Amino acid sequence: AGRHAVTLWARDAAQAGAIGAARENRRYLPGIALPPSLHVEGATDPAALAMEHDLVLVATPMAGLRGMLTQLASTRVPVAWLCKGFEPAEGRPYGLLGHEVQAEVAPALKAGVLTGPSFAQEVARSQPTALVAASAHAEVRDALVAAFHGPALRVYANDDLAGAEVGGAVKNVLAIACGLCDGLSLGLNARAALVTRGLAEMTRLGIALGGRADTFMGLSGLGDLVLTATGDLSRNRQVGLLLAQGRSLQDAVASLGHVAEGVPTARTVVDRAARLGVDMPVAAAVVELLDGRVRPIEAVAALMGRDPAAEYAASPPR
Ligand SMILES: NC(=O)c1ccc[n+]([C@@H]2O[C@H](COP(=O)([O-])OP(=O)(O)OC[C@H]3O[C@@H](n4cnc5c(N)ncnc54)[C@H](O)[C@@H]3O)[C@@H](O)[C@H]2O)c1
Ligand SMILES: O=P(O)(O)OC[C@H](O)CO
Repeated sequence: AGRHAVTLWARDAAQAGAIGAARENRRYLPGIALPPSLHVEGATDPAALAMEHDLVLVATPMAGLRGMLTQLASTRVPVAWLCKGFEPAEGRPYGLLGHEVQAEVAPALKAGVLTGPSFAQEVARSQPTALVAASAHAEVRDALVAAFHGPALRVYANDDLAGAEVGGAVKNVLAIACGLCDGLSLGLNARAALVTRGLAEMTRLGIALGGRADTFMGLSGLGDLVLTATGDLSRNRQVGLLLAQGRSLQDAVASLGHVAEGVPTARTVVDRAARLGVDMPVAAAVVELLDGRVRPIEAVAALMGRDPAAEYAASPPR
């Protein structure tokens, strides 16, 4: 906001008024003073507001993306979302990634995602961070880089939107697994194995959904997986740590006070992987745990008890 004229729009006008008056989002980002130049708005129609700006970011959870993109469907400037996950299925055959939601409700938008390893608190404190601007449209990638690239934020462009989105979705599921692993004191070897085999699962699903293998080795894949699986600021990792303490899923999620996208996304990941014939044993174990069908120690035994396998299903290129 120091470099651009920025409006923060909130769906709840009273909440927008409170944030604007306090110059702080006390509920969701306490302790961070909003830049004086940031204008906070709640009353205006977001589609009308979008017409006054060069770029629109949607910063809702996945559950809110469809509604926002529907409202923004006729926007002519680039639109990017920040959410990571699959949309809850809610009556549809299966949950969708952001670009699949957009194709349904706002196909004319020039859109993409801004994603990668980035805890909000650290970004807000201008601590060094690197992100990916992923879109099929060069115009969107360029707009995101021009708006956000700066001394504390490196923004890399990638035209693989599907791959970047799968990375952001699956890493949240794997972070729950790593939280459980650490909460049960299974050891550093176990965590490294989960991260690495989890990356293999993410890559298999991502390629099946149209992503490119190299994207999963980048910031939106491996980068965000390492951050979220090992960083205690992660809400998804916290869910795993709380489950390891014997807390119920409902209790764990409620105590966060923030969204943990990996919880609803885990089921969709396993469902879509099954439809595509993709093997995802770690993600499947997370769903079994979240549904209370197995205890953590049984999930570990099941994963360790699988038959020996080649590290790669097919030999990697030499
Ligand atoms: N917090 C982070 O560090 C971070 C970093 C990168 C990406 N993300 C992603 O951004 C998305 C939002 O995360 P967050 O950290 O802001 O979550 P949060 O739980 O801290 O805040 C969620 C916000 O969305 C609003 N909201 C809830 N449901 C909504 C709906 N249906 N429609 C519109 N708004 C709704 C809430 O009122 C609240 O303001 C998630 O997909 C998350 O994975 C978060
Ligand atoms: O707190 P989490 O687990 O939602 O992770 C936040 C960001 O996605 C990390 O990049």
